[in-house]
Amino acid sequence: MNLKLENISSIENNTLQITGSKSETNRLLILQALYPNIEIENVSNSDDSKLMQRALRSNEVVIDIHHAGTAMRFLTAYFAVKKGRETILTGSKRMQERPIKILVNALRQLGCAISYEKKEGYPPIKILGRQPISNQVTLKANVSSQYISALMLVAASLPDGLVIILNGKVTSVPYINMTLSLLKDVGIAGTFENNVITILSNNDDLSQKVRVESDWSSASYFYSIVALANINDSVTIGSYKKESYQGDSALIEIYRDLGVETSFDDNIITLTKVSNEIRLPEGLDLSNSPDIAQTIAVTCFGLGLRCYLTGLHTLKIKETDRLEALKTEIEKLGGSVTITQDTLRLESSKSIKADVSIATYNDHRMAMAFAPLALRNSLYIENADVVSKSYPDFWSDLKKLGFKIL
Ligand SMILES: O=C(O)C1=C[C@@H](OP(=O)(O)O)[C@@H](O)[C@H](O)C1
Ligand SMILES: C=C(OP(=O)(O)O)C(=O)O
Repeated sequence: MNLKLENISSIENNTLQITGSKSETNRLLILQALYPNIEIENVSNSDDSKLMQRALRSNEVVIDIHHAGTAMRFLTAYFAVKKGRETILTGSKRMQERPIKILVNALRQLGCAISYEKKEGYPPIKILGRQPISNQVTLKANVSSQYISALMLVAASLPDGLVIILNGKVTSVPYINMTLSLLKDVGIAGTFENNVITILSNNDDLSQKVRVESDWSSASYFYSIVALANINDSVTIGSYKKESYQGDSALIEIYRDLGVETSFDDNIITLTKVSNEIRLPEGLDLSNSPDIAQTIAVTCFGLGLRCYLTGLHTLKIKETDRLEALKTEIEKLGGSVTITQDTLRLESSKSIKADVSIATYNDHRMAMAFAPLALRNSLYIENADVVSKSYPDFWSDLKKLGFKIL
């Protein structure tokens, strides 16, 4: 499905209910599989969460988790410690290019039996579930925090809990803290101090009810829309918490510099365009919130603002190489972008070409990040249904704001 977004000059103020965080949901689904009396409210309707639910219900040997990174990593740890279960975990073509060796090696240290079905270091993998023989593991922490969260999620179900020692600079730290916070919410004790995570074993019949906060990464597209809208334009979205577990709530501070003010009314937030005096800090470090890098780069492009984003080393191994994809698509629109392994520099530009067709590379965030540019010029979004990976209602929500989508 290719969509045309007509140029619009303003938005209609409206209130939207955003689906639950896919990161929180996919953690809680693993915990619920281990402790069946846990209750989850506001479950994400994302494909990635549906795939996770389906995988956890499945009795098949082969489980295909398509593009869902968290499902791939969390289920690897889950099935590895499930005694007697044989599983082959596979995924999309891109998933077969996303590395998993660090997690597999960590699980092997615990005595788990995992082998590669095709390329060493990548899915598909064959897992023979076993009870671990050790309660301590060491792994590299600078490639993906998902490997670490995966181990943390199964840790309390092991007879002696787990001590996880992290090597090197830890990336995407808020996601590790999110895992720890959710473990605590369901009644599991743990600490994360000086690169050592300790999770205590827990065999109780945990039965807490946990409410998933709405997805902050999905909120980023509304921050971008409001930043590109007119003074006093606003969008109201729910349900969000002032003290979020999601690192992407850094949007509040980042977009304040781009003229957007956030106000809380209980758990509903209103984003309002308050200023045209805009400037991002030089060298904005996004290593704690990699998923909003595309949104911010495209907002700056739409505002004609230069920006220099750093800490982007994980972007190359996500749904696509997001650095290459951003450069290619922004340059099609007339922008100028320089990338390295972990940075992106965008030059300021005065105009945006009309009717450019944006390729999305099977990456939901490419589609959603470029859509707000309809406030500057008409454009096409290719394979627009990719948004369902995290936010199936994205296009219908945009229509509620007055976007003209054909
Ligand atoms: O744990 C999670 O829920 C996630 C962690 C991040 O990945 P990395 O730790 O690989 O950067 C993030 O990009 C991803 O969308 C979700
Ligand atoms: C990187 C992402 O997801 P995952 O790694 O879980 O596929 C994302 O949602 O932007």
